[in-house]
Amino acid sequence: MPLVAGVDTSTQSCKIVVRDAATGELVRSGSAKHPDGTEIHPDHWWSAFTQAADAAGGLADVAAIAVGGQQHGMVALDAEGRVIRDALLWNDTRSAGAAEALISELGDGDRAVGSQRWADAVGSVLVASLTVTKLRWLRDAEPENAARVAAVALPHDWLSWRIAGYGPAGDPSAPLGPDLNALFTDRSDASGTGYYDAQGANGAGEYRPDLLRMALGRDDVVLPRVLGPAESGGVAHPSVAGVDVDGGALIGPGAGDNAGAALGVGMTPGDVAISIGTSGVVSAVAPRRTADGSGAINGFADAAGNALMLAVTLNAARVLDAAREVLGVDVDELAALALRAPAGSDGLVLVPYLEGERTPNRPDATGTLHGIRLATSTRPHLARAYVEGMLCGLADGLDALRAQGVPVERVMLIGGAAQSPAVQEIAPQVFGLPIAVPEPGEYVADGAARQAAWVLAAAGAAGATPTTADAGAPSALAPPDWSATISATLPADPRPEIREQYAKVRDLA
Ligand SMILES: Nc1ncnc2c1ncn2[C@@H]1O[C@H](COP(=O)(O)OP(=O)(O)O)[C@@H](O)[C@H]1O
Ligand SMILES: O=C(CO)[C@@H](O)[C@H](O)COP(=O)(O)O
Repeated sequence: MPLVAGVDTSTQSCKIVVRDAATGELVRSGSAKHPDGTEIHPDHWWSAFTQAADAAGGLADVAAIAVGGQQHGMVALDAEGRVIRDALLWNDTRSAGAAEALISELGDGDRAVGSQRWADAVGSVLVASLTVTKLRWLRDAEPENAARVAAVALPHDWLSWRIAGYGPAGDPSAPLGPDLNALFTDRSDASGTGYYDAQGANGAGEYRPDLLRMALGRDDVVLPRVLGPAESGGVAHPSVAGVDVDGGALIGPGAGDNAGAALGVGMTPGDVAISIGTSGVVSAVAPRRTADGSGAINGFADAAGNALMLAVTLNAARVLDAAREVLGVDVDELAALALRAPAGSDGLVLVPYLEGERTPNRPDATGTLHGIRLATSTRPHLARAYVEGMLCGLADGLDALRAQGVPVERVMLIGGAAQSPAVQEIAPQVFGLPIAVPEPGEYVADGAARQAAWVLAAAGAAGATPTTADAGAPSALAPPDWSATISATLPADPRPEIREQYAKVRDLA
């Protein structure tokens, strides 16, 4: 049976899984780290991808590949395919002022009107994470760089383009050169730019050049072609990264990471995923998005033709990393410490806005510890307060999702920090719900692999020439029937006092 590869080019690392296209069985995997920071040169993603491919035993035998990745990052390319400046990532908050300016402009000076108009137009009220705000920032802060922009891509688009053999003129690792028109993306990631309406053009989706122009001052830039869920954007070039199967491996459209995870765990309406990676994400698949003018919920697209509704926090797994740093412990010791303190940590509450915050929109906020007394000045109390505060931020996101009418029938816990025993014990207390934990895995990369298998099936056979016959529409074929194995279902253990004490101090800072 042919093999397929799924890639997750995430904030902290690049992860690759190789799976059997028919059964979904995991054959091998590899990963490599990205540097820290909220701006990064995309060459680091390329180098981590090639290292991860090596660690996964190479990709020479895969028949299709697809890339999921961190959303929203601004990859600005010049006419020669060169990266103009380090990419500004989703968690870079310098464009918060630009977001406010764009909201006001679309609202003719009225913030509330502008917020609703952005939500109606593209599914989301603008915050610093969204690409369109980064383009406005570039126009104002670095006009000489803005003037050179010939194309704007997202992290997964850029990596797919490089795998296809394109890249900066003269770069030996980019034998096909800088053809900007070869860039492609998918609906899920395009829907996070702020200049793509996934429900426009009668549901087919369309770019909004007017909104791009509002941000950048012009719209004469190449935007990646938006592919359908099972459409191939090209083939992997034989001379890059050992992706050298005869005839080339098909490259799938890819996906934003949260849409990738939804495909990876096999989410259907009624399922809610709580992902604790660098970002904290509460997400659900729905037939259509709503337009939440409050800004709590982003109405993006998923990778299979539906909407993906999500609340995203900037402060998730790294809050626990920060607690480990403060306490000088590893992940297991942090969990053990946290579980030695009582629920509610005797009133010690962390409001975890360590990186500012996105939901709620407080880009300049800092974290605050409330309720410090002699009795709560212990290592277990501190460890538990960090875990509870981080989870309370996500519980607010689940409330916001419910407020949009999203059904909540099954809650699943995924992402790196979902493996923490403290998170697994405390999450059912904070959410007050039973929580299903899929077996440990890389669900974004798995979703990308599932998409690659779908693309392969839609193309007819392994090694087939890519087709555009199904452009813009879901294939007649559904994605292969893989889904996550649930390894544990944690019973609900409601401790409302944890959220009550958090709610009392959340807005004081
Ligand atoms: N057992 C654990 N307990 C707490 N945190 C963990 C654990 N395992 C991994 N992490 C954290 O999860 C994060 C990585 O998760 P991941 O979902 O891969 O992030 P991303 O996709 O944003 O790169 C890191 O911050 C890491 O420290
Ligand atoms: O900004 C969002 C979604 O809107 C984040 O979910 C990013 O897509 C980063 O994801 P991770 O690297 O944390 O998985």
